[in-house]
Amino acid sequence: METFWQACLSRFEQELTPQQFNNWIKPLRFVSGPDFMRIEAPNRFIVQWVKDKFLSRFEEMGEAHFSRPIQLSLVVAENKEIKENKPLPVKSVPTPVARSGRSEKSGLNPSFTFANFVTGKANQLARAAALQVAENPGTAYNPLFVYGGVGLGKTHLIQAIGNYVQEQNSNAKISYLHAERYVSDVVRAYQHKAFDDFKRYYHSLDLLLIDDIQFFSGKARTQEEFFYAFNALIESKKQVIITCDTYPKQISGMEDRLISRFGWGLTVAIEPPELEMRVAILLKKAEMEGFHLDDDVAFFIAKQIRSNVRELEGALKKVIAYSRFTGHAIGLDLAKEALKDLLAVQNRQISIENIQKTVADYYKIKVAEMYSKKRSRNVARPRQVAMALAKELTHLSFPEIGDAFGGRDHTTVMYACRKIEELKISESGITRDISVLLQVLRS
Ligand SMILES: Nc1ncnc2c1ncn2[C@@H]1O[C@H](COP(=O)(O)OP(=O)(O)OP(=O)(O)O)[C@@H](O)[C@H]1O
Repeated sequence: METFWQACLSRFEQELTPQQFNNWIKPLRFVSGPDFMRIEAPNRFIVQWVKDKFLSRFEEMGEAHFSRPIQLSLVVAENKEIKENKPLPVKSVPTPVARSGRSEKSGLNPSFTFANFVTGKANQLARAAALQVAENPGTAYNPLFVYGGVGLGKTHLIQAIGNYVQEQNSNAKISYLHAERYVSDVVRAYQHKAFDDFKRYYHSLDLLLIDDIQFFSGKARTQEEFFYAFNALIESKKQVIITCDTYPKQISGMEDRLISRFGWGLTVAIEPPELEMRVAILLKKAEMEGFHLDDDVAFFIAKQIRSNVRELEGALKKVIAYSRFTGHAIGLDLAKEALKDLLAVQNRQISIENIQKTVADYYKIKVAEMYSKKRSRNVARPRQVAMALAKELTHLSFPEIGDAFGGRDHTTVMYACRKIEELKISESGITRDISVLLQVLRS
């Protein structure tokens, strides 16, 4: 059963974007008994979404795996712990995917360089620190810890360091890997009783880049091994670079001794890019693709797509593909046409009542509590989330939103929006909640 579930997870991981995978598949838990198999999800949104979009795919995989048709039920989990993305015990960590020639390969993508990393207020500190580290690996800041929201360029920036170091010293032993890959390696070492090889490899690197370290959360054995590797590397002045979706102290399920070590060097944030920077990124990406974008087109796209750079790139790719397909040069009209569907979904009017109901359902509170005067945290935080979503998804002003939430003052709404923006950077749970809610509201 476990192998079936792990096979499903790896298949979905390959087929979906990381965001889709993290939002919809990762929070699921598979439970089976002698005569039943079921998937449990943390809330009914995920149940509904998975039912609509992925259940038949799960069943197909089941049929292929067990060589007979299977039926899976999908239910809301009683136990809320799965919402927290609790780790699996070491023995049931996903079977590692075979990796060829890892020791020779750095895992770096050569196209992630400093030269094509656009700098602005949102990332200038992170970029400056990254460059320092690239020029003085092991001695400038060790470790370098880069954190920020989804798709904001963390991977790009740390790989730029790796590529730079490799260019300066082709003998440098560099390894870039996603945290999940490290977890897989620990499991494999565990299965094959090969911790000596594991240690030999990781402790001998000149530069270790670990992406999305929040995936270590709760995985005790992985954390222990990483602790040894980290100490060995730092002691011998080898560079360690880490990315995370949140500030070290906010990572849940991580040992204190690791959290404190993450802060030994330098911790820098990457913020969401402001409008001008989004425009600059679009111009750069278009140029790299051999296309010219007029400023009005770049501004148009950048004003529509505000969430993250990956989505910005996706929109640009759509425009370029449309231009290739129709044989017309890229102009404002062509961009509007190419992004018609995307924008229709995004701009569809969403009512404040819908937002309140959806958020209340999601956090399992009563809709009436959206308007009530209650200030306990389990009600106040969902209310703030709903206010922030109302500001993002409707054209209502702060006072209008305040009115819709039981006649609250506009400053309360402004505070809520600011608070949620701050939490998005410091609390991965909120980022995930909002990402799920946005997808549900826009679907
Ligand atoms: N400042 C930038 N200049 C140019 N390209 C950028 C910039 N920031 C992000 N990108 C591009 O956006 C895409 C997403 O970036 P990246 O994968 O580095 O994000 P991330 O923060 O690591 O995301 P995740 O949290 O999902 O791992 C990449 O193609 C990257 O090249």
